[in-house]
Amino acid sequence: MSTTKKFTVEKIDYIYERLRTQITSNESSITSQSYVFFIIGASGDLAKRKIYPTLWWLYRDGVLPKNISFIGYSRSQLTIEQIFENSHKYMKIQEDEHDIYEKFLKLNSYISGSYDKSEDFENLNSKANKISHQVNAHRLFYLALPPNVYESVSELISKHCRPASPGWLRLIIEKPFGKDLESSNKFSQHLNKLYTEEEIYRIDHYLGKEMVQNILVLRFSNRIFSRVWNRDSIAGVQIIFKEKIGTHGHGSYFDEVGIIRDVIQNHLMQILSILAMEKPRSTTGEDIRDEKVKVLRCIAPIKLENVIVGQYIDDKNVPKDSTTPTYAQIILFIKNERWDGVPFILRAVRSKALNERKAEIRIQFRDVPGRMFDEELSENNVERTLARDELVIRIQPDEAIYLKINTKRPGEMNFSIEETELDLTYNERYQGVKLPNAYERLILDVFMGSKINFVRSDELQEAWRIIDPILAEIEKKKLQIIPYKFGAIGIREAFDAAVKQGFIYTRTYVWEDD
Ligand SMILES: NC(=O)C1=CN([C@@H]2O[C@H](COP(=O)(O)OP(=O)(O)OC[C@H]3O[C@@H](n4cnc5c(N)ncnc54)[C@H](OP(=O)(O)O)[C@@H]3O)[C@@H](O)[C@H]2O)C=CC1
Ligand SMILES: O=C1O[C@H](COP(=O)(O)O)[C@@H](O)[C@H](O)[C@H]1O
Repeated sequence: MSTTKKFTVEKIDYIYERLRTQITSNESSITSQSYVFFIIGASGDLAKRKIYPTLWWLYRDGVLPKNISFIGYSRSQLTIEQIFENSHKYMKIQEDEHDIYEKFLKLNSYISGSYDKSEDFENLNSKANKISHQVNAHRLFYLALPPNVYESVSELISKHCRPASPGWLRLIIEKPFGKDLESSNKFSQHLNKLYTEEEIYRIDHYLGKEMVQNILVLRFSNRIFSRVWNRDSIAGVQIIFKEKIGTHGHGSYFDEVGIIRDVIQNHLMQILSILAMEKPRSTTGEDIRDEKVKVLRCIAPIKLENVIVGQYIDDKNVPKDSTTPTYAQIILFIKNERWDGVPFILRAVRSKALNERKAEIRIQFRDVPGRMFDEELSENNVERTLARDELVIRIQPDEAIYLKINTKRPGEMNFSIEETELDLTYNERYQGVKLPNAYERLILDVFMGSKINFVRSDELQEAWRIIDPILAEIEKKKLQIIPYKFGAIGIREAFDAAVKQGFIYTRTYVWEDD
């Protein structure tokens, strides 16, 4: 036990020491160079729940540059103390962290101003120069804003808030990146007039999650997987997102967006592209993103029969005749040599009505040819076949990788077979190791100028190309929206569609009918 503990403590220090080293070695002048991190939309929900807490943890853990200041900006007349009060409960400050928290607070300030007036951004610029004592401080802008103000804000930042040379500017933009292919392209064109692609960081926080980042390592550093990662061995892939919360009174927002735009077009498509891409030449530069785009380009147009949409709404802000899905299952096919004929099932649901919160990937392998164990499998004259192997990557909650396999039931004299798992559950294997959360990693990536985990405009364009026709059909009411009940385990039609594509649910799975 004590050995595990020692290992754990060293591991934590090791993770943060590595981060510190990576950051400082990336820029030799990091100690003298000033940085300003702007949170635009500082009064909002994302800033309160994610961005301010993340900045605090990064500062506390000593992984941010020394000369840094943080400036919050939004229209509300607030003080920085009020902003911090709102964020306090998400920051999880420990007893012995009060001194360092006070230091962090002193580095923060707040300025209020509009999102569309030049003079307000000129004012922001001059205040930033004063606060950082440098006109050439590196500047990072996090747009934690609703998309209706992205255009004006990005224009005014580029016009009025660029640092003097050699300071650089990096613009972090939150999804949604448009609401369809056309609006997304239009926004990309707008950005391209104002910024170089190098300056733009489109954030998809799923790319910062431990297990999503692990896919690359799992696939390309294990011979055992790389040899079978194809249509010859894999029968089907499921990428599943379930959220056990409703629309939280944001029903009118969600009614415009829906689960396909909110989760499938971005998070699940990103996971799919990493799971299915060819091996990148290296982990540097654009190699990974190049491969992601290539595989997205191979995705065939989705047939309507492969889309199931459902709805569970208990929010008075959503109109009664809404056609916005809170549940969607899309089955798509990748037309290339590796994947032809393999169904990729993307399923997402956001509703209080479901039974659990989960994000996971299930890779189901083909049946073993030849049936030498049939006799052992049949019990009480009930015939059954060997269960398929399945590799499960659980993204959340409780990160884990487990491989479902068949094994001989221990101690039996014959070849009695049972299913079991080779199990790498993180909180058991890596006890007490604190994993940086997605926003911590991604914000650090921006500091380091690493774009691997951000969405490039051509990836975005491809994801919209795939999803857009489905959204159009839903809007034309060509797809039946299936209602589901509180506490349901899913939608039977979606389950049936997956089975029709050859996905086999284990015998332990029993469908609970109404
Ligand atoms: N919240 C979350 O967990 C997540 C959010 N996102 C994305 O991050 C961005 C910000 O999200 P979130 O913080 O929830 O958004 P909010 O609705 O909280 O908006 C942020 C701030 O923008 C200003 N604002 C709100 N509505 C408008 C409007 N119609 N016109 C102009 N300004 C407005 C408000 O500040 P003020 O009035 O003071 O100017 C508000 O505090 C969005 O693009 C969202 O899609 C992405 C993933 C998760
Ligand atoms: O981007 C989004 O993701 C969250 C889910 O994120 P998670 O890290 O908690 O899994 C989702 O609630 C939100 O609707 C969506 O916009």
